Amino acid sequence: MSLSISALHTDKYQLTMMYAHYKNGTHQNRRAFDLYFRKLPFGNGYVVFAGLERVVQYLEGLRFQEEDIRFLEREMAFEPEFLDLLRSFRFTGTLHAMPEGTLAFPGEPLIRVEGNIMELQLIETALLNFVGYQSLIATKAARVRHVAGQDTLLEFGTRRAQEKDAAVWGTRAAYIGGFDATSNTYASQRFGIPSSGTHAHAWVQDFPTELEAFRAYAAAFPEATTLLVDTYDTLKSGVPHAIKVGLELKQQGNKLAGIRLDSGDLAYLSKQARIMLDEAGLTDTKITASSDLDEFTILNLKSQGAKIDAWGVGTKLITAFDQPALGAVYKMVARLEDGEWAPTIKISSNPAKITTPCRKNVYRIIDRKSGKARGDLITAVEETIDESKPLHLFDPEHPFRRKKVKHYQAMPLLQPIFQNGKRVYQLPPLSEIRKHHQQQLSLFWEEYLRILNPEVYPVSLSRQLWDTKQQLLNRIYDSIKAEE
Ligand SMILES: Nc1ncnc2c1ncn2[C@@H]1O[C@H](COP(=O)(O)OP(=O)(O)OP(=O)(O)O)[C@@H](O)[C@H]1O
Ligand SMILES: O=P(O)(O)OC[C@H]1O[C@H](OP(=O)(O)OP(=O)(O)O)[C@H](O)[C@@H]1O
Ligand SMILES: O=C(O)c1cccnc1
Repeated sequence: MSLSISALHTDKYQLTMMYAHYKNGTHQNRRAFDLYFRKLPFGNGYVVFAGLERVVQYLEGLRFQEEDIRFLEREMAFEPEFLDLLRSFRFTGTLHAMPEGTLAFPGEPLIRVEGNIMELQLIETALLNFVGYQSLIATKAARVRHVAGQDTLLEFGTRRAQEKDAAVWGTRAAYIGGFDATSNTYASQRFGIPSSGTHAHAWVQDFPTELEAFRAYAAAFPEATTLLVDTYDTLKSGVPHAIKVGLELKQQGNKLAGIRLDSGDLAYLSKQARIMLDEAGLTDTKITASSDLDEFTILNLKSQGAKIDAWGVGTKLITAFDQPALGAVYKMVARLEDGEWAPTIKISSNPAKITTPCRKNVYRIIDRKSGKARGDLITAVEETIDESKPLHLFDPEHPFRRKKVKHYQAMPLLQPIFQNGKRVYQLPPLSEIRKHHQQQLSLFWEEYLRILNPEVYPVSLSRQLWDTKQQLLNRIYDSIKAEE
């Protein structure tokens, strides 16, 4: 199973900047970047961070192959010395990231990376590509999990996904966000996600009668039969035939595991099917539903009293149907000048787009009594938090909104992943990542977790960061004015 990802999986302008830095003699300059998002997707209250495993795999295997070098020579006419530099290229940076499954909020660095400007430019596109997509799907999955309660959630999206990688890594992200199983067999093999499969309408259409189709399927899988009952008429044909086969299985000492509804009024049909199954004594037979489902239809179906035990969710999950991009960004925040990190800023007419300078840490401030998060605090890396002293949190967009927090624990969210190019982080098994995600959810009051109009979770800047940002802004405005 090849895990390497092409070094050319980047935007051309990264390569042009790398070359221009080389020509300028600045390619070894040390810089720091933050990867973060500005706006929450789906109207959700948080994002579930995902994509780190892919990032690690990418950075560890990052090499320019000879064919890449020849392509760049042809395509961009890079000079031979630069091509030699690419031949020996390795990721040598230092990278911190939130563990996958962590809940994250706008403006917080999900990843902080330091290294030479050449490597930092090269990796930008791929990091945004992996983290943006996977975090989006993990977040969508968490929304579906939120409304599904304890019901089983099956990921059915591969056929509708934006090509293969999206299906495979999207499935993994959905599992992190709370799905139980996937129909994608490769994702199951590769990541150890439980697999799940019923059958399609084509199976039924391939037999002279529905009953024969059901019998043949049950004969092939006597211990795990789930029958799709809507090919012809769900209540008049599908469910009665499934019951017949279910009773035959029972006589053989097996049981009908389930039926699947894939069209029609899922609330009505599931209630009727439940009554029919129960009356036949098939009380253990589960009902799965699929058909363009998402968190809203599932919530609505549950409110109608639908008797559905398992939900198959495809298109709307794997394509992040209602918001197909997270809009994550990767911005330079500091430059190493004469051995000292100097903050740097990007100004925008839109205040929300003004970057926050400095290399940063993120802390989740947990109330010691309730065990719940009071807010997050972003600090400069050199700052320390003395938990014996009260903490002043304030809203950076509305600094008059402030609060003093006592009796708290400051939980650092960014973990070291690479130190000077060497991985120092053991990638946790997926089961641990799922558990971590559940623990993260338990830190938050329900008000922040609901899927509709959640409370805005407070994210504060430290006084030092705030002051640095204001000073930089003032300095730049003054210098522009002086030039006018
Ligand atoms: N009781 C219900 N309340 C709200 N939405 C429902 C209910 N039952 C089904 N739905 C949803 O309504 C939509 C119906 O989709 P559509 O009009 O394509 O019909 P369908 O019954 O799936 O038929 P087909 O698959 O044969 O085209 C789906 O998104 C489904 O999840
Ligand atoms: O609806 P989704 O959430 O995307 O879930 C996946 C769908 O894929 C299958 O349908 P199929 O490809 O047979 O087409 P269909 O839409 O006509 O049922 C399955 O029966 C689901 O309906
Ligand atoms: O197993 C199923 O029922 C399934 C798998 C993929 C898509 N739709 C349904």
